[in-house]
Amino acid sequence: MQHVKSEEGMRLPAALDVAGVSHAYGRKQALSEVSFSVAAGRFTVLLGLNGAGKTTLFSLISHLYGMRHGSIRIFGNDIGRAPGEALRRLGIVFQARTLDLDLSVYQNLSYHAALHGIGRAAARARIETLLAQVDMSDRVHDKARGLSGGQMRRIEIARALLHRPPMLLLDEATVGLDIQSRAEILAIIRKLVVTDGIGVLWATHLIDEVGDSDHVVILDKGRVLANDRVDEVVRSAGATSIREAFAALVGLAPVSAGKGTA
Ligand SMILES: Nc1ncnc2c1ncn2[C@@H]1O[C@H](COP(=O)(O)OP(=O)(O)OP(=O)(O)O)[C@@H](O)[C@H]1O
Repeated sequence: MQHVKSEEGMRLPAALDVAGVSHAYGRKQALSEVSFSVAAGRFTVLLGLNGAGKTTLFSLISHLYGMRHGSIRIFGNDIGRAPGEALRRLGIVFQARTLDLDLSVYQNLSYHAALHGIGRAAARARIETLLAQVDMSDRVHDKARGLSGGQMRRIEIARALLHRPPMLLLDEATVGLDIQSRAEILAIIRKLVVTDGIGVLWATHLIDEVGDSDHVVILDKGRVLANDRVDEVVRSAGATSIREAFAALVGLAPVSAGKGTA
């Protein structure tokens, strides 16, 4: 298990530790010996083209799929051996939309709070705080159906945080959103890392979502090709930008800087 040194020099378990994970669908090998970790309170990007294996990895981390090879720990709790302890510390925003469109924002959140065993009064206070954090306080009584894609995503983020998980997974959270909404969602999550100390794994195929001081894990055809700070990945690929480093590592023709996708 990987550990992260705290400022006091104590060794703390990583927020997420993925070690030697492989997964196949029949003969199709989707993940091969994938290992990396996400430090507590840090923003880590999982960058890969469509089909790289990001969703498969998220399905294993969230225990939707059983694990056959390797191990996954969330704050030291093995997802296979202690799923309750592990999942209690995890919030997840899936790629597909998951709000109940016929319920109000408040109902969507309060029903989910009840699933986590959060009492009514505590849920009300928590929902109020979270809606303020995602800048959606004024839509609390609106039906989910009336929200834009970006607004729905904000509610899904609030819902994922109801039980105060110290680790948050987001799978292509900005997919299908316009450039302004994408930037807003990314800013909300980056702020949460700083203000609430949440460890984040942000899966994307959009290279312009990678920040200069992020940690990046590059996944390609089920294999980890890089796992380091962005400047280190750029340096060791002999590149001048993460875009160039990514293209070199996955064998793409370089793409001009103005394009949004990897
Ligand atoms: N249920 C399945 N049955 C067979 N093959 C699958 C299944 N799900 C995914 N795959 C294959 O496994 C590989 C990894 O897919 P996965 O969806 O995890 O990638 P991804 O990085 O999330 O891509 P995307 O962003 O397009 O969802 C791909 O080659 C995909 O075709």
